[in-house]
Amino acid sequence: MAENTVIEIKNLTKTYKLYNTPSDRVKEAFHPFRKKFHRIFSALNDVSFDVKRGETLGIVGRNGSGKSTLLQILCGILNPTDGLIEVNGRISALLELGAGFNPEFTGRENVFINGAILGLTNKEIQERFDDIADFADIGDFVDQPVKTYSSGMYVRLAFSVAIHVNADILIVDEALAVGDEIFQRKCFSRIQQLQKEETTILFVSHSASQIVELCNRAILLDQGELLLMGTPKSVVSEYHKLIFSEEDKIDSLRETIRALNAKELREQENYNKLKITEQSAQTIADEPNLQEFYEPNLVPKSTISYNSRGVHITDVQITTPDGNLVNVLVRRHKYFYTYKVRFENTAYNVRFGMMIKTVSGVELGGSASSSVKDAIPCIEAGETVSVKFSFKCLLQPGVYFFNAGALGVVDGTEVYLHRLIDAAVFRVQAGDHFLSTGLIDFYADPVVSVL
Ligand SMILES: Nc1ncnc2c1ncn2[C@@H]1O[C@H](COP(=O)(O)OP(=O)(O)OP(=O)(O)O)[C@@H](O)[C@H]1O
Repeated sequence: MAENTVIEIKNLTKTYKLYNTPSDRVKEAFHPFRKKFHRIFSALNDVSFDVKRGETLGIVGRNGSGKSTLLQILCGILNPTDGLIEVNGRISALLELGAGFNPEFTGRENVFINGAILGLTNKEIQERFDDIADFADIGDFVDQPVKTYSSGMYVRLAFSVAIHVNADILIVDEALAVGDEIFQRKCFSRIQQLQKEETTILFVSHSASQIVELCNRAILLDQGELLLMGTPKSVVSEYHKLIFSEEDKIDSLRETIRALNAKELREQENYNKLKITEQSAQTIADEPNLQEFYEPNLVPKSTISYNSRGVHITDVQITTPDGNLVNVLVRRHKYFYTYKVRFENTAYNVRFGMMIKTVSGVELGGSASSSVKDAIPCIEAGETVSVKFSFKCLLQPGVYFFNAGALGVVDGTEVYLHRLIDAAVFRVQAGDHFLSTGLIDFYADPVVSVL
């Protein structure tokens, strides 16, 4: 294993024998001619990848794709059927809710048992107990049996133990989906602190923004196969295509994703980002008056179109209130984000949406054309609709992307009729009086007086 590699997985396979009925298992065991009554099911199929020290690897995949199996093998809970797995360092895992704690024991007792399992001495756990209890913030419940806890309290305590044992590798499986936003925020800032301390983290989540925000790299598992390894943004967008794909198109989509060489993809993305940054620097220097304008080379290279159900979003534009086409904007000016939607099929309960995201895919804010109950009842086949969102550019200098979506109700459920990810890109210029920091311009204009 290379010096800075902490996890190396080669051709990992986990298969299960599936029997149609329990009696088939017995028949097979006692059959005089060893007749087989099972079929083989691969929960993981020939998976290979490695993880470097200090890296945060996101793991995404549809339900049943093999994520938990992979993590359980990593933690030594399951044995692989085939393949090699090498782990260099101590693992602290927060696997599915319900595992780990004994429900009959109190929170305090469980902390001590869990800490010991994770390799801490009694004295070390004693020293850390107050920090663990403080972080979990479950008050006097810490001395109550765990079976009396809500799922939120349980995960708070389990997460708190997992992050206080100073492991080299932290594995978090969907745990953060439980619990309120305030606690989630606390967990994220703790994870960010662990990242600074070079802890290696494996992070399973169904949340695209969590994967994009926290991870350096991500893998996409599907039907036990590692379909793609690449930047979080590229992996998440392929994952979304899989989730939203119609059933009969899944196989060809899997083939397309398989064909994507993760390395090439990564290089391509870096190249695109670089190009945008270079243009940005140059144009800002050439444009001292800070007027909005249109830069023909500033076009999205990552546009993904999916879910078209006979509905097509076209002519995506950003314009000034005077109707001029622009993509290099000025802070605090007002603009319109517009697109047209052509309906080849009649659609019902139709709404439209938009979303602004950063280069790394963090969703900054979006809007819909109406609430669900005020959706347009019917748009006939053959009609074209113009959609216009006004917005104020309250963003700091940088490059941002727009999504566009048309929604309608099909078989009683609201679905995307068409969706464009990264439909448009725009840049916000830096000005001479640029004082604020972060992503959002909160109009935080300073007033300082000597008293
Ligand atoms: N003991 C078992 N016997 C047979 N099949 C199993 C067993 N354990 C898991 N599987 C199957 O292996 C596949 C992968 O399961 P796994 O729990 O790893 O998926 P997952 O990606 O974690 O799913 P989820 O997101 O729903 O938690 C699933 O189809 C599951 O039904």
